Amino acid sequence: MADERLIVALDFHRMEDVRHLVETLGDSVAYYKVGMELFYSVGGEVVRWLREQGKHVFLDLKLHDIPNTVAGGLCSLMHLGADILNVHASGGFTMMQTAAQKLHDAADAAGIPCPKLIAITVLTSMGQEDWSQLGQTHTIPDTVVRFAKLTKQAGLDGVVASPQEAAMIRQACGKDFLIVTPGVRPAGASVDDQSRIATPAAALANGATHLVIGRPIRAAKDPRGAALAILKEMETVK
Ligand SMILES: O=C(O)c1cc(=O)[nH]c(=O)n1[C@@H]1O[C@H](COP(=O)(O)O)[C@@H](O)[C@H]1O
Repeated sequence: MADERLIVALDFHRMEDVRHLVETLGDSVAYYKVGMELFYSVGGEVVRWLREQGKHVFLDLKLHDIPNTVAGGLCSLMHLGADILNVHASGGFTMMQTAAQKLHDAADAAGIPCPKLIAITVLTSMGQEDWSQLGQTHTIPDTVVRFAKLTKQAGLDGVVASPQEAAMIRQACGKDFLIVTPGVRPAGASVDDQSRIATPAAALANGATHLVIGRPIRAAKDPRGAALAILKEMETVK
């Protein structure tokens, strides 16, 4: 059985590239992330297709708007059948609480399972320089933990954060909270535009429940070999 802690990011804009990668990875990968590049290009069809292949889907559209608009957007997306949806925690407590409540109510009314709802804390591409330019006075880790606690209080299921903050979030938010970490790079891999990174094993050891990995697999000469090597490293941390 595939390790469902690995979520492979499908940052493509063509459905044929998606089909090719999913077929290449085969049974080794059970969870995929559909982000804005793919969704804006092909729409909800890709979520339905992945579900038909028996895959889990994290639909990563990072909603950020006033409470009523975000809640409405999530309720529309709910019908596509993704397992996880997300919003930006910086939209605030009221936005997150309204979104979570309305999503649960809509799922109950439709008689379908409610997708997990998680919140982005501070993007993993954000380094100290970008952060200071925004005029932020607290450190990135302090802000991530503050956002994670607010996310939990608002009734969401977890957060997206960097693997470097996972241990602090686990301590602050308890054992059942989802901690989804992008910014994961095998030792020696290209960092690309990520900033706060860790290896797959370190991310899991820090308390991440899921690792989102894109280019280290998607852009590898042998994507299946790259995924298998990452899965082997992940096996060392149960
Ligand atoms: O929400 C996300 O998935 C996300 C949040 C974040 O803080 N950082 C981040 O990289 N991501 C996504 O995770 C994926 C990481 O891809 P790679 O950098 O190629 O491994 C991309 O699809 C990003 O959109």
